[in-house]
Formats: sequence, structure tokens, C-alpha cells
Amino acid sequence: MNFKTAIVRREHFNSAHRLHNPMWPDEKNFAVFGKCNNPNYHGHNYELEVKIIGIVNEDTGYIIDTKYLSDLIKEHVLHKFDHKNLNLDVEDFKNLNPTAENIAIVIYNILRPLIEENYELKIKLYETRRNFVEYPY
Ligand SMILES: Nc1nc2c(c(=O)[nH]1)N=C([C@H](O)[C@H](O)COP(=O)(O)OP(=O)(O)OP(=O)(O)O)CN2
Repeated sequence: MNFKTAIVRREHFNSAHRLHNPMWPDEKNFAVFGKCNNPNYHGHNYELEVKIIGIVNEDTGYIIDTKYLSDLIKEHVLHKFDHKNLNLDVEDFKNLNPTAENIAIVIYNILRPLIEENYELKIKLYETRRNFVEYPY
């Protein structure tokens, strides 16, 4: 039996950030990013959904063990991002604006090499209850 199915693991992390383009003057940064450009930074309670799509293994009934997936996310993503200032503490954002889009892409690029090639990986990241990003789309 070849059942292509998706399994999703949800995790969360809390991070501070500031949206800012260092190539622009302060006025333009404020005009584009508004309150998200506040130099004092601000925090979000991010909700992360990691979706793995693949064939269900006939022996286990699993696509991937959610405990294993959770441990991967914790070790490689949450450990780096949780209770951190993304702009100041996380190397991936030293030269990259930590928008929800860029955070989702960074998370995908961290996890992709850790997931078997024959599985699809999709990231959904909620920055607020009403704003979320999906990558790849
Ligand atoms: N395309 C993007 N637009 C915005 C991003 C982003 O990452 N990508 N980020 C922000 C702010 O950082 C923040 O997420 C917005 O916060 P807020 O305006 O408070 O959003 P809420 O949904 O909670 O509030 P509303 O009252 O519903 O607007 C802005 N844009």
C-alpha cells in the first residue's frame, strides 16, 4: 500500500526582533516597517508547524516518528531561536531581516538536510494569531 500522507508537528518559540534595512535611512525604515522598526526590539510568540509528507511505512504505520521530529526541531531550531534576540543573537539574521518570511525560509534550510530526501518538508510559521507564512509554497 502506497499512502502518501502528511504529518505535522507543532512547536513554539519566543523571540525578539526588529525589522530594519541597514541600507536605508531611519525615515525610510520607519515608513516601511512602522512599529516593527522600533530600535528597542519587540517580541513574538511564534507558532511553528513542520509538515512532513511521505509514504506511510507499512511496518511502523509512521511517516516519521513525531518524537524524533520534535527532538530535531528542538535541537536545531528552538535551541537557536527560543528566548533569543534574532537580530543580535542568531547568526542567520546578522545580514538578513528577521521577517516571518525569512524566519520560515531559514528554518526550512536548517531542517531540509536533516529530513530524508524522499520526504517533502513544509514550514508554516505564525508570527501572530492572524499573520502566518508558508514555505515552500
Ligand atoms: N510580510 C510581512 N509583513 C509584516 C511582518 C512580516 O514578518 N512579514 N511583520 C510585521 C510585524 O513584525 C508584526 O508581525 C506585526 O505585528 P502586528 O501589526 O501587531 O500584527 P497583528 O496581526 O498581531 O495585529 P493586527 O492588529 O491584526 O494588525 C508586520 N508586517
